[in-house]
Amino acid sequence: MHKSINVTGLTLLCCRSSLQVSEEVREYLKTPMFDNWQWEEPEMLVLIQTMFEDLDFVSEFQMETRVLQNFLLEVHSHYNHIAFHNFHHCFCVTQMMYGLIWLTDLKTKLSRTDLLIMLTSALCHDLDHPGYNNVYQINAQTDLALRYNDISPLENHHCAVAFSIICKVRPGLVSPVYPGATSADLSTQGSGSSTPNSSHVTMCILATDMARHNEILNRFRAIQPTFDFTNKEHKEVLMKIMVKVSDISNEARPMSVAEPWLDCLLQEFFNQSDTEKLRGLPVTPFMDRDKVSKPSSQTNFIRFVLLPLFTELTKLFPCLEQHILEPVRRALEYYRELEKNAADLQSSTQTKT
Ligand SMILES: Nc1nc2c(ncn2[C@@H]2O[C@@H]3COP(=O)(O)O[C@H]3[C@H]2O)c(=O)[nH]1
Ligand SMILES: [Zn+2]
Repeated sequence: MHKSINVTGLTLLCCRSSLQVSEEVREYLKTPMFDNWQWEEPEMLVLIQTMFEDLDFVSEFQMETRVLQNFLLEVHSHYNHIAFHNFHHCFCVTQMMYGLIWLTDLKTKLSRTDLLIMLTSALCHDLDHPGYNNVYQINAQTDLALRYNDISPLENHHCAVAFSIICKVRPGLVSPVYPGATSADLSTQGSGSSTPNSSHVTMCILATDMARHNEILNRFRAIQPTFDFTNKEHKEVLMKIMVKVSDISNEARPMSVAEPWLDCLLQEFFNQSDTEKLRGLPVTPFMDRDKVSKPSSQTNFIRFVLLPLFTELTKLFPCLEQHILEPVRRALEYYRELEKNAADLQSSTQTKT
C-alpha cells in the first residue's frame, strides 16, 4: 500500500524548497495555529527538516542532511493513502509536538536526546497504518493481531516499521537514539541517569494505543503535583503524555483546520464499520454511520478524552491554557450548539408529522 512516489523528484523538491523557509514560516511552524492544508507533501518534508534544524538536532547529533532527508522520505513512503492515518496526520502530530516543545520551553528542561526521541516518535507513531483499528485487527484475526498476540497490534507494527527504516538509514540519524550505536554521542547526550535507547521510542509509540489511555493519564495525574524533571519515571510519563496529546490534538487547532480532519476521521471510521457489517464482525459503535454524527462524535470525545488529558498537561504547563485548552473548549461549545440545533430540528419535524 505504499505510495508510488518519485523519490529523486521529491529529494530535488526538498532541496529546492529548503531554501525558501522564511523566518516568518519558521515562527508560524512553532504554533498550534499552523494550517497543514496549505502545504504540499514535499513542502511538509522540508518543514520537518526545518524542525530538526531549529531544535539543533542536526548540529548536536551531527546529522548529515542526506541521511536526514532519506529518513524523512522513508517515513513518508511508509504512510498509506488512507483518509486519516496518512502522512498529513503524521505531519500534524509532529508539528504539534514541535509546537508544544517550544511553548513549554522543554529545550531548557529535557535533554536534546529526549526531544529527539519525542519528535521521532511523533513522526513514526502511525507508520503503515492500514485504516482499521486494533479492535478490527483482533476481531478479524488479521496477520498483525496474530503476530502480536492481540496486544496493541497496530502500535507494535508501527514500531517494527520504524525500526526497519531506522536500521536502513543508520548510522547518521539514529546513533543518539538507538542502542548498538558506535557513536560516542550516546554517553555525552544522555539525559541524567537514563541511557537513551530504542525502548524510549517504542515506549512513546506504544503509549498511543488508546486502550491504555486511562492507565497513562492516571499515572500522570498521580505524579503531576510533585513532578520532577530529574526523576526518570516522571520524565518518561511526560514523554508519553506529550506524544498522546499531539496525536489527538486536532481540536486544539483553528476550526478551519480541525473540521476537515474530522471529516477524514469519520470517513475512515465509516469505512471500517461498513467493512465490519459486510464481514459479519462486531460493529464498532463509535464508527457506525447509523449512530454517529459529527457533533455527537466530538462532544463525547472532547468531554471524556480531550479535556481531562489537556487539563492535566496544562496544570504542569499553565501557559498551554490559551494554546490548547481554550480552543478545545470553544470546539466543544461549537459542537454542542450543532447537536442542539439538530435535536431541535428533529423534534420540530416529529411534531409536524
Ligand atoms: N471522535 C474523535 N476521535 C478522535 C479524534 N482525534 C483522534 N481520535 C481518536 O483517538 C484515537 C487515537 O489513536 P488512533 O490514531 O488509533 O485513533 C484515533 C481516533 O480513534 C477526534 O477529533 N474525534
Ligand atoms: Zn495518530
